[in-house]
Amino acid sequence: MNSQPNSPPAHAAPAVTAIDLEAFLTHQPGWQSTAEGAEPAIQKTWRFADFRAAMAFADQVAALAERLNHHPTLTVGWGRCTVRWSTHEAGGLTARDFDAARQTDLLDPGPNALPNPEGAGA
Ligand SMILES: C[C@H](O)[C@H](O)[C@H]1CNC2=NC(N)=NC(=O)C2=N1
Repeated sequence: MNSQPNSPPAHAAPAVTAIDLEAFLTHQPGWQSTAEGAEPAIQKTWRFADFRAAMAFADQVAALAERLNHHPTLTVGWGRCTVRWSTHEAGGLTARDFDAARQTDLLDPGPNALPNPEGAGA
């Protein structure tokens, strides 16, 4: 008899509480809570001088995602890149998303990044 509970899948992470989410949003500027479809997510938009600068940042986020084996939804438009994190296998937010968001904030958006005129996270 296997007394050991099945080990969680590699991608498993604890779901977060509403308190965790509030704390994250309070301490990590620019992020917003959203629902990607029915899946709760966190997102932040970076602004850039043009499309290529937005794409270059998206490519940095893609490299981060590969390192983490945790992948965002990226929406790239002229002069903007929105990064949205949620954990598909959990159907919502886990600690992996908060960690990935913190690591996204550490990326250098480059010389063509612009301040976000709509303030945090729009
Ligand atoms: C097999 C692989 O580890 C899984 O598909 C990973 C890949 N990247 C992922 N990214 C995100 N955001 N959620 C996941 O559940 C997830 N699962």
